[in-house]
Amino acid sequence: SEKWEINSSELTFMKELGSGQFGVVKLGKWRDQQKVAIKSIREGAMYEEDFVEEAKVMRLCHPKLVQLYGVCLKHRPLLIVAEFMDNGCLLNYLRQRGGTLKEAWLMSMCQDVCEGMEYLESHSFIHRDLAARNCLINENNVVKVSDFGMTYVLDNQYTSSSGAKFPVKWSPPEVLHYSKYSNKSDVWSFVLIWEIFSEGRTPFENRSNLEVVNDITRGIRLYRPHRASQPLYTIMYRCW
Ligand SMILES: COc1cc2c(cc1NS(C)(=O)=O)=CC1=C(NCc3c(C)cccc3C)N=NC=21
Repeated sequence: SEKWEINSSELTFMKELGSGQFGVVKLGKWRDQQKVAIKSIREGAMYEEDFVEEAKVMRLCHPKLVQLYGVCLKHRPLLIVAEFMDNGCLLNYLRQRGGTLKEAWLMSMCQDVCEGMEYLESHSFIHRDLAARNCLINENNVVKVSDFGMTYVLDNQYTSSSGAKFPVKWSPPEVLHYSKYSNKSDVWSFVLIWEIFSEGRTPFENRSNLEVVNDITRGIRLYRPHRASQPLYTIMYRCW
């Protein structure tokens, strides 16, 4: 069997962690001792063959990327087994701890994301959906980039830039207008740094996606987050 294939009999499910665009994520044990996160892919939510065939995302390995361990192919729904991150999704973490996080912690989270993204770029991998909701944080408060398999999503509500679930507020003009993805469009998504220093606020909070497309196209940009220094704001501004 493939190196990435996991036998589902080696997995035990413990509790549900949450559900996202692909399906449900559960906490489990692998061979009874290793804690893992197990994502069950809803039927028809993903080009399963392509995902399995392109399991090259599995070969990506870096301390600031959530490590994928393997897939269970023998049954449906498809199961993806990956590293368990004790403190869950970064967005929830920021919102729950707003105001209590020291600037040094916020900065170290940004550095973690930058290291993960630098590794993806060095392997010519484009994330396409970098955002605080797609980063996870472990018990040592290390942030890791996750869900970098986005390209396999079938739901065109996510993939078409006019879809209700498209990440407009994290997308550059060339993606909004021509779907031109690149490592540079991933840099634009360092809107994530704005999210971190806004402690989990939504970018362009009181603007609709359509209004943001017009604002961005006309050169309007996010304001300086209250906890960001002027030099840091200059850096995040240059990403846009
Ligand atoms: C502790 O709480 C959590 C922990 C995790 C979590 C959600 C929560 N809770 S919540 C909803 O934020 O409140 C999602 C994962 C996860 N995903 C790994 C994975 C990726 C990145 C790609 C494909 C397949 C898989 C399994 N690893 N650990 C957790």
